[in-house]
Amino acid sequence: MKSERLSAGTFRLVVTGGGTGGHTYPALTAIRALQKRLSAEGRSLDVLWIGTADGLEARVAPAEGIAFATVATGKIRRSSNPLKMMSAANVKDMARVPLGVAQARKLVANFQPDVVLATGGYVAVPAGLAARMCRRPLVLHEQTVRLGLANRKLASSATRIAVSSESTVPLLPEAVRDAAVVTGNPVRPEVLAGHPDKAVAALSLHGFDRRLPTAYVTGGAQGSQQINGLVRDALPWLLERANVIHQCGPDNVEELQRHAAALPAPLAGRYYLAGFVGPELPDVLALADILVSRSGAGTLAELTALGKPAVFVPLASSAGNEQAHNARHLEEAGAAVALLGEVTVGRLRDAVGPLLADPARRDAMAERARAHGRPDAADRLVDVILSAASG
Ligand SMILES: CC(=O)N[C@H]1[C@@H](OP(=O)(O)OP(=O)(O)OC[C@H]2O[C@@H](n3ccc(=O)[nH]c3=O)[C@H](O)[C@@H]2O)O[C@H](CO)[C@@H](O)[C@@H]1O
Repeated sequence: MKSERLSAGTFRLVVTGGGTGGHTYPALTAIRALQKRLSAEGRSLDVLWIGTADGLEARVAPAEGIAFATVATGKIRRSSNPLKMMSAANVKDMARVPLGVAQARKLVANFQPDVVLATGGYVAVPAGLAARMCRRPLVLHEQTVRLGLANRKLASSATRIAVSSESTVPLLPEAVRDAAVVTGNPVRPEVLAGHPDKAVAALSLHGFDRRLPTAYVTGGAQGSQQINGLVRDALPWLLERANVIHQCGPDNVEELQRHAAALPAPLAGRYYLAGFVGPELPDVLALADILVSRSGAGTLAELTALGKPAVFVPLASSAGNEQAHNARHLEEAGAAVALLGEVTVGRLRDAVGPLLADPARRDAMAERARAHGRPDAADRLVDVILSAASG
């Protein structure tokens, strides 16, 4: 009797998803919000995260004390050319999919979750299929307007499909539309609670001129070669007008550092280069007066929740061109500037210059960005997870 009560009090969740920050952080945020909800009800949460060994989740989950397991995955490289789709690398990777499914099935069967939550990335496919095989409720979360590849594969097996935007619902296949619930894209609560002075202290930004605005340049979790090149070429000009925190991707630091070494002393002090911004991210965002950024769904959710003006350089090759769509959507609302098509350093300057020069202009754009934020997304996703378990 006692053990029966205990198991009724423990919610068992398998989470799968990752690769990039865009898939990893919504999963982490959902786990924490579910834990908080259950704990308020006197219940506890047992989580197993199924991810890849080389994705961001392999660092994030263990650091948060979350049990983590890996399965074999096949990364399918997209191409409009059918011959390229059958490249040796793709064929080899496709062969790994059945192995991954078998491994995931064993993990899910042993763990007996109340729900499997899949947040996208190719690792979500085997674990999502395993949920169906083991007859466990499957909740998908989609961050972008169009379903990503993994979620498209899993949609017909899903109990619920949590989406981040109303505009996704009509784009879903008709057969699965009834399963859709609009939740928004969860943002880590700490991202909303940063402090500018803490960023200055933690990153030793003592050369920053606090009378000038601060620009945070970010290329998403892996950095962006395109944005790095544009900012590098705009640098002397940019640093005369702003302090710059430039997140360039872990593999690009050395090259940019060499370039920065040539900057004259007062300007060099206003430039901070980082491969990846870790725990300081909330404070960096709090310090930032403007973002120059990719328009991945995670970054968008964060800057709209915070209300920050942004100049977007969307990733042209993103699935279904969704980054351009994201950026255009906010630009139409006057909440950002979207640099679509070929971006030159001149276009970047023309977009950034007026915002750096005019605080009132930044404030107006920030206000319009905030109107698109969904600070309650994590709670809504928790509602969906709990209802999938009981339904
Ligand atoms: C190249 C690629 O496949 N991009 C996709 C990926 O975005 P990707 O993961 O690259 O970018 P997102 O903007 O969605 O998310 C990045 C996340 O990482 C965080 N961060 C980033 C840099 C850093 O130094 N520190 C840090 O913490 C950001 O604050 C954010 O939370 O998934 C998104 C959500 O499905 C999609 O919209 C993107 O098109």
